[in-house]
Amino acid sequence: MAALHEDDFPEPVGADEKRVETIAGAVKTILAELGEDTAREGLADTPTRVAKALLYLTQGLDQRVESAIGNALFASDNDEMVVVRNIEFHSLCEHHMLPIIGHVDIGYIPQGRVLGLSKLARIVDLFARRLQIQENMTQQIAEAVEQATGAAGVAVQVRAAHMCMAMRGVEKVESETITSRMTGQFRDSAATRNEFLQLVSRG
Ligand SMILES: Nc1nc2c(ncn2[C@@H]2O[C@H](COP(=O)(O)OP(=O)(O)OP(=O)(O)O)[C@@H](O)[C@H]2O)c(=O)[nH]1
Ligand SMILES: [Zn+2]
Repeated sequence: MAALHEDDFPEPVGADEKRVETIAGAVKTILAELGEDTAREGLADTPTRVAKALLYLTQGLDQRVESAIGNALFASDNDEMVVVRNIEFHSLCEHHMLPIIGHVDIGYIPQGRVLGLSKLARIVDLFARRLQIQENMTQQIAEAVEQATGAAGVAVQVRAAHMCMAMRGVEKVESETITSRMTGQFRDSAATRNEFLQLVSRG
């Protein structure tokens, strides 16, 4: 009887591996169509790498805000503005699947409870790691913070460079896109809004 080899017991292909395989197949087709020799050594593992990278960069699609926050909501009487500024993010634009790279500033006015500070960054990542347009991402972050905290107001400002505007198309490398979403007290009171904008302004 022939000796058994580990290949006789292939690992069951899990859902994630199946997705990697399918995406890698599509990437290989793209490489070939670009005129590349997909058999050359440097490209041997590229389809799989690209597949894994794309799944990583879009993992926010499978994540829920509630899980990202966990139990990190704390009772607090503090009703002063809380601001976390300069939260870096990387996303992909939904039109070209090219990177959007920038920073998010978040402010909110607590109303009985505050959110663990790192959770604001987790909320940013959750909405950045998917195919996006900047305006929608800005709004989604604000809504998530508002729902999680029950705040009296939320302010979100996003400043970003779009590689689809820099590396191709109009090729404006220096341009920066700024979007914002203000709710509650930030929307109603110019003084509150200005306080936030002053706190997050650079310099
Ligand atoms: N509003 C908005 N537009 C975006 C964002 N990311 C990319 N875009 C734009 O989406 C638009 C797509 O326009 P199309 O004319 O369909 O595509 P295109 O021919 O590649 O456009 P050009 O980039 O002008 O060459 C472009 O103007 C992009 O700059 C975003 O986050 N928000
Ligand atoms: Zn784009």
